[in-house]
Amino acid sequence: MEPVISIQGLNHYFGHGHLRKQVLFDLSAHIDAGEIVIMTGPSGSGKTTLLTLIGALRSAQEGSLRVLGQELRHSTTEQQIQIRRQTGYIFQGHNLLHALTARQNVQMAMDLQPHVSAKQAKKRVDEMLCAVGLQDHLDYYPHQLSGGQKQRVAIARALVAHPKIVLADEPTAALDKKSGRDVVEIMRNLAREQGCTILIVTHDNRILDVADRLIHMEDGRLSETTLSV
Ligand SMILES: Nc1ncnc2c1ncn2[C@@H]1O[C@H](COP(=O)(O)OP(=O)(O)OP(=O)(O)O)[C@@H](O)[C@H]1O
Repeated sequence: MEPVISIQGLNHYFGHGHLRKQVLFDLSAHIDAGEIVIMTGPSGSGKTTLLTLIGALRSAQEGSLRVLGQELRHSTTEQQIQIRRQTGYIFQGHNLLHALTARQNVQMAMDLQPHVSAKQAKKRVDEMLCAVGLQDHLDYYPHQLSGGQKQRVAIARALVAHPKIVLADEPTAALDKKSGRDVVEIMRNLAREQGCTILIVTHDNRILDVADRLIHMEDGRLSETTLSV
């Protein structure tokens, strides 16, 4: 079976002309269906850049990047949208809309799913918020929720449409030890139930043990590391 994410000889550059700077160097990696992979590495090493490339949020420039069987280099906007529809994103700062309740924020991810009826979508939203322990906060606005609760809303939103891939950038940043632990456990359990592939970027050593595999980025280069936690 083809890996869900397959990277071969991937390079990436920012800027143009004499300001052009290479930030990713000849990356190669494969991530299989259902795997939970954690990527570590110092600030500025290129982790977020790689995550946004995999999530079809920026265009691959050189080498090969195949996601869900689709080559993303030279891909069309429509092909990129197809990948985004099958991906759940949990990025720093939650990105929740402040004018919307927890329910409405999660509902937004269902609005992108044309084949699910409104009634079914509503049911899935409530079930997912219950699964992350927010059954008593369905109609709360972000400012009425704690950091950990907001992060749970973001997780519910990322997972509600049953994505094949979840990309999480520092999902536990700014959370205390217990809330951080809780959110990764929730992600892991829901991912196991839904069989999706998870790639988490983190500086948080306390959550490394949820991974099946660790990869390390240093100065734009990837290496595999052994689990020693
Ligand atoms: N839009 C951009 N334009 C120019 N350079 C950029 C851009 N985005 C990132 N970079 C540069 O690319 C390199 C990699 O950045 P990236 O954000 O991927 O690192 P990171 O490992 O995710 O860092 P952090 O852990 O601090 O989030 C850095 O040198 C950064 O300054």
